[in-house]
Amino acid sequence: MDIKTLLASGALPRVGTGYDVHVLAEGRKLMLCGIEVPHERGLAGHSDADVALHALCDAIYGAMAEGDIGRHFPPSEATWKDADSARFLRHAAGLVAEKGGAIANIDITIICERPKITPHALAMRTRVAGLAGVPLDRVSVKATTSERLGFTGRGEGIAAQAAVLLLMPFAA
Ligand SMILES: Nc1ccn([C@@H]2O[C@H](COP(=O)(O)O)[C@@H](O)[C@H]2O)c(=O)n1
Ligand SMILES: C[C@@]1(CO)OP(=O)(O)OP(=O)(O)OC[C@H]1O
Repeated sequence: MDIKTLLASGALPRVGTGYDVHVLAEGRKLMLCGIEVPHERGLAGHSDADVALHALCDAIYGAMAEGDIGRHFPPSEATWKDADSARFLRHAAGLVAEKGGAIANIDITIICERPKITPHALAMRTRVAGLAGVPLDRVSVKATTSERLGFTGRGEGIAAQAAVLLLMPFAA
């Protein structure tokens, strides 16, 4: 349903947050927010390891109290080996729509020293907006370093966090 109709019908705002980490490894593509980012290493995982989309999916599932990405797409299942994480986001956003709700806005933060995210932020926002069915001006992608501290600071991995606001019909 569209946001204006949901607001007029007294929908319940539901917030969700997500966090994920993946290890940087040789010989992997770096997928972030559904696009390939040129870099000398990529993220390792059972799927394509798109840490930003995984954090976003968890935020959406969390807002609906629908568990987490591992409940919907268990890492133990061979089906998800090297899977395109776009599929996971389509599923999470589809569940919101199925329940008669809508995503009001998305805010993603990627935590790494390198690569620089800002040059890719518009392409990432555009991709996430398309996958989640949310207008571009309601999708934010930003980045921060951890001032060279910790695993992200040493370039061992990339972390991402996400927040979403859903507007959902009251269940009862
Ligand atoms: N991987 C990154 C990290 C940061 N940025 C941009 O740099 C700004 C400053 O980062 P600090 O961690 O020093 O606060 C940050 O606000 C981003 O605009 C980036 O593009 N990619
Ligand atoms: C989506 C899954 C599927 O294997 O992707 P992974 O690459 O294993 O990534 P992770 O964020 O560790 O856990 C979520 C998994 O359910």
